Amino acid sequence: MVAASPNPIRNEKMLAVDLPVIDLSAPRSEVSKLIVKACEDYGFFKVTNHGVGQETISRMEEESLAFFSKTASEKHRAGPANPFGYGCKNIGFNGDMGEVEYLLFNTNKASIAQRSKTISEEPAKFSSAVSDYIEAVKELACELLELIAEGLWVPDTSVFSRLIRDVESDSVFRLNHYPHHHHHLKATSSSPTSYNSNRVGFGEHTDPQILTLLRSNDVGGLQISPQDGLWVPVPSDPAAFWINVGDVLQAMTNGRFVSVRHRALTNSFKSRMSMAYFGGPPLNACLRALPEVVTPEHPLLFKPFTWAEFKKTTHSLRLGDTRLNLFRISSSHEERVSSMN
Ligand SMILES: C=C1C[C@]23C[C@@]1(O)CC[C@H]2[C@@]12CC[C@H](O)[C@@](C)(C(=O)O1)[C@H]2[C@@H]3C(=O)O
Ligand SMILES: O=C(O)CCC(=O)C(=O)O
Ligand SMILES: [Fe+2]
Repeated sequence: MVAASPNPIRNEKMLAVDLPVIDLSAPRSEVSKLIVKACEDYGFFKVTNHGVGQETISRMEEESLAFFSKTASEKHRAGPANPFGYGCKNIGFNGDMGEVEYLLFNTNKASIAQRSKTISEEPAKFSSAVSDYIEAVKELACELLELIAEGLWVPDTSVFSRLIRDVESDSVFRLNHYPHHHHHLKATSSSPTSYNSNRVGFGEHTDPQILTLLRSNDVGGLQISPQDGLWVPVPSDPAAFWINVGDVLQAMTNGRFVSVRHRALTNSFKSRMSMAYFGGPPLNACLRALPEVVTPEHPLLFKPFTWAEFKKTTHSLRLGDTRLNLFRISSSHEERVSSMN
């Protein structure tokens, strides 16, 4: 760790931290312990030697770049973003905005094939790049979730992975593009910092699902917040995946794991592209803490909920709200009110 320094955005503290990096080719029992530790400490870690083929990644990245390079009116043909499609600056349903444009997909193959018709002149090529990428990252997500169950000494090691293997799984895939914002203009005395400052591309939030697998091109911008007001920059590594614990995994581990708060800033000079797979349960899945993590010392923290209920709550709130607070068993009136702010 190095000394904290001021962040250009609202004087927040920035801290350089060596975030956990886990080599998946190491012995299994070692890997599962390291993953559990990373999920407890940060809800966030990087995996290398992950087994997702470079060709699968490159095809997806090329298709993504080709789409975002189109004109605005061509891209808007693939919109609106809700529930799935192209979105620009608007995030979600409640007025959140960011310097990002994106494509949102349901991970169902038929739905991807249908969407691809408005996205590409070669829809079959686009669709197969997306489906192959999703197939590969879903396998990796299941492998990580089985390692997590082993590390937690849960006898049923597919307790998490079967939720996203289920044909009804409500998983989501997202392609994000954060355009650079350097316009070759000189800074003026009235706006001395607009020349070379970062802007919020995707505001701070936690991911609602079980586990997110995120990768980006070689441009930084992702940050995590292990504590209120403290931000840790995440170095870019196009060869690796960054893994985020989502709200559902926090609830199912009874708060032993934390869903990581994160955000993405734009870069002044280089455009950033990221791709995120959000492994989610079926709508009717009932989500509750595993018996192994509920003890007299660690009593049940969250009421059981279905994914449909949680998703509905999520969509009624703002991007940065702490939705799990609404399901806290000891949730007081004050906590409920503060989670809405
Ligand atoms: C404001 C919102 C956008 C979001 C749904 C939400 O109501 C709150 C969570 C947001 C998020 C974050 C992770 C993923 O990018 C996403 C697709 C998801 O499932 O939850 C987005 C949602 C979105 O952009 O629609
Ligand atoms: O682009 C990124 O690195 C983060 C994107 C993100 O957090 C999201 O899509 O939920
Ligand atoms: Fe996210």
